[in-house]
Formats: sequence, structure tokens, C-alpha cells
Amino acid sequence: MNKCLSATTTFVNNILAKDNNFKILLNTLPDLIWLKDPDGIYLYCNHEFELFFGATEAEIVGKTDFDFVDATLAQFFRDNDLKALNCDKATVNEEWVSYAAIKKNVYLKTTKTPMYSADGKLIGVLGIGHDITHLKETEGNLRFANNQLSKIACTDGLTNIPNRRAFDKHLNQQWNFCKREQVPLALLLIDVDFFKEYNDHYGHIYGDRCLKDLGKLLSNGGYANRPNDFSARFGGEEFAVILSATNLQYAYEIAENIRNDVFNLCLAHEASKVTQLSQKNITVSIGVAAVTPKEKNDELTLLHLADTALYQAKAQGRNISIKQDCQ
Ligand SMILES: Nc1nc2c(ncn2[C@@H]2O[C@H](COP(=O)(O)OP(=O)(O)OP(=O)(O)O)[C@@H](O)[C@H]2O)c(=O)[nH]1
Repeated sequence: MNKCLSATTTFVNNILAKDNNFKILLNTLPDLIWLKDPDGIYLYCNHEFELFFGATEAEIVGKTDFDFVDATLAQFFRDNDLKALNCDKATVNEEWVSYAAIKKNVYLKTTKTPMYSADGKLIGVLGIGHDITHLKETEGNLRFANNQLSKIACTDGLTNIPNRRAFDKHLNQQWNFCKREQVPLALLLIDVDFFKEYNDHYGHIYGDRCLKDLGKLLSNGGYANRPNDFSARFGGEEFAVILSATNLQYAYEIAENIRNDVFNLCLAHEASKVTQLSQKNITVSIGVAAVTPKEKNDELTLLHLADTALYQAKAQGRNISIKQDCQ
């Protein structure tokens, strides 16, 4: 032990020896407490710290972190000591540590503070490690719960596909994207034909099942499979598909694929009033629109056009797709 170290060790021992109760107090604390000189040599540690290193205070004092933990961790501790010394104020860092003496992994919030004697001489760095494992776990659980909540908030409870809220957000994002790129944004509004009659005929439970099947088809059918494309339940028995950077003709072709695939699901609809059906199946009418965003219009322009087209599809007998160009 060098001369300087023995001087500071004496200083620390004097503090502790003056009042044995003080030592008892420090050993009773569940926090890890330690003191190192400016070179990183231990001057003192409490009982909790002894458990961490798996050595007694007498064995620890006079040694450095490099004698007890692997070089990477020891260097990490040393860097944090130097950080506190260099900025001459308390610094805080957090890390997972494993105890050597007992089976215990904890997430520590460690505060390191430069310590001075009464006459202003630097003694070293005082460290306090506080176990915040519980807090960390709670934080993780909260983050997980928040993610789940965000998912739930954007998912339709019945069909398990994105809901109207998610649709509105995505439409706005893609509108802005297409405005920047000056490419058309296409929208398909898909409405089940004579669904009231379906519910009346088969009951709401079967009505729900039918909507779930349609939701599954829209999300798995490969119609909106480019990264910016999107399908959602728009509300009630209405669905929507957003096709980014897509012209009206291509969007219309996708709509016709969807319309045919819905028919080919062969969901029986005995009460359908759609005429000229080879089979009384569930059918949909689709309004298609595409708009290249300009300053003077917004996403409501696109919604309005698709809605008008859907209205026309219903008026023209249903089970068709109608496309509506921007004037
Ligand atoms: N089972 C079930 N039915 C729903 C749900 N949401 C809306 N509906 C029903 O969808 C039906 C929509 O009826 P209408 O708006 O008259 O439309 P329609 O009967 O499909 O007629 P057209 O659209 O003109 O072909 C209503 O009977 C609603 O109760 C749902 O989540 N589950």
C-alpha cells in the first residue's frame, strides 16, 4: 500500500472508528456503498458490496476493480469514476450486475461523487449502487402494455385488421407522401351488398363471421402487399384499401380482383337481391378513385370521389366496381 493510500485509508477508518454505529448503519443499508481513491484503489466498502465482489472488506481495500471483475466491466467502472472526477460532480449510470457471493442479478442505478476532506483535499470517488431492478421490470411491463394498447387502439376488434383510426392515419401519411412525389393515391371503398338482409336471414353471429372472412381475404389476399399499401375495416360492413403511388386503372383492376375473389369465397347469401348471380353468394360493390394530391385538395377529396363511385355502383345494381377520376 503506498503512502498516499494509507493516509486516506486511515482517514476513512477514522471516520468509521469514531462511531461504530455509523459502520453498523452502512452495513445495514441494502445499497452498495464504496469509496475508491483517485487511482481506483478501494478505500472502503460496506457489507452489501462485499457480497457483490464475493470478498471481505479487508480483502477488497487496497485493490482495484480489475482484481475482481472482468477487464471490460472493470474498465467501465473506471471510466465512470474518471467521468465523475473530471466533471467534479455526481454522475449517474445504470447497469446490470451479477453478485459473486450469492445468486443475484440486479439492475443498479449507480451514483458516483467526488469526495473531499474537510480541508478540501480530494479523497476519491464515493459510489452508491441502488437496486432498481423492480423499477426496470415495471418499466418494461409498462412499455409492453403501451405497445399492446397502441395495437388494440388501431385494430378492429371483430376482424382483427386495422380499424378506421389506423386508416385515417395511414391515408394522411400516404397523401403527404404522394403529394411530395406527385404520384396518384388510389382508394377502394368496398361495401357488402344487402348485408342487412344477410343479418336478417342468418342472424348477427353469422353476419359477424362473414365480416371476419372478408377481413381475412383483404389482409391475406395480396391486394395491398406493397409496403405503403393498406387495408382496413372502414366501419360497419364497409372496408377500404389504400394503394399508394397507384393510378386509377391499376386500382380498378385490383378492385375487380377483390370483387371476384369475394364472390368465389362462396359465402351463401340466400337473401341477396343482386340479380344475375350464377350463385346466391355474398357480393361487394366497390368505389374506386385516384387523385394526385395538389395544394387545393386534401384526402377528403379522395374519400368523397371513392364514396361517389361506390354510390354509383350500388345504384347500378351492385356487385360491380366503378371508378371515379379526379376532374
Ligand atoms: N353482423 C354484423 N352486422 C353489422 C356490423 N356492422 C354493421 N352491420 C350491419 O350491416 C347492415 C348494413 O345495412 P345497410 O346500410 O342497409 O346496407 P346493406 O343492407 O348492405 O345494403 P346495401 O349496402 O345498399 O347493399 C346493417 O344491418 C348493420 O346492422 C357488424 O359488425 N356485424
